[in-house]
Amino acid sequence: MADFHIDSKQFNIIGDIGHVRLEPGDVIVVTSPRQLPAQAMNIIRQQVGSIFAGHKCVVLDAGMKFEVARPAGAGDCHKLDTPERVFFYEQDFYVLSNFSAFAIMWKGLRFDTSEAVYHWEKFNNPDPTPFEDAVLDSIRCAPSAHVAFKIGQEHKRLRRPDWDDVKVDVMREILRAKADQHEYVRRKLLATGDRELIEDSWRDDFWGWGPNRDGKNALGKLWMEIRAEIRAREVVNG
Ligand SMILES: Nc1nc(O)c(N)c(N[C@@H]2O[C@H](COP(=O)(O)O)[C@@H](O)[C@H]2O)n1
Repeated sequence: MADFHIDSKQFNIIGDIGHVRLEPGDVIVVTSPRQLPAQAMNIIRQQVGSIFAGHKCVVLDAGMKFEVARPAGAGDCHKLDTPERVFFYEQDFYVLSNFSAFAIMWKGLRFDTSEAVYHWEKFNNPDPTPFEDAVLDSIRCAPSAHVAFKIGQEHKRLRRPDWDDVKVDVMREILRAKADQHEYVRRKLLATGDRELIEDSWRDDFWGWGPNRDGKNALGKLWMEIRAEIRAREVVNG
């Protein structure tokens, strides 16, 4: 283990970090807010490498982050991504994500995901213009949850004006529909027992717990509400 004291003048990207303790094999990950030319990345790598002698440095280019990645040890393999490896596989409770592929019948229409329903509702008004109609259709027929999300973001200015006041209630109804229409979703939800449910989003501090893990976690709270409702129903129905 080695301690490094950092003089903010020495390297201005990490000016807010004064002291870092590193284990052998730790890798320094520097993330810049925008795309950097290869030459700039090399300079950063060299500078950071000279500050943290003996530790590899990887430079990425989205968001602003400084972190230490520790290689996973034996028996410790299901961990966060490392600079060398990105792990992809749905985790056990992926069903609770709005991006998971559980189709929903909603107001007589079929949607591939709860995400698409949610964004569709943003623009669902009693008297849509032809353009709004086209936006609604493109969200309903979006080839992925991600595309539905993007369309929702791109047309933000056309959202129903009271959207922020109603979005939690709308989401609650959508999640109820998802649980009602999919036995597997209900089973997985009940399998969470009494554990806290958290949308592990590192960027959304309203629906998820956000970058500092202190966000509202509105999606997790709604799922906990629905879990309690399903349990109460089961008690009544035996
Ligand atoms: N799994 C997943 N991947 C993403 O990229 C996401 N953004 C989310 N979060 C969902 O995004 C929706 C947020 O929409 P608004 O910001 O309210 O327009 C919401 O459905 C989150 O659960 N999830």
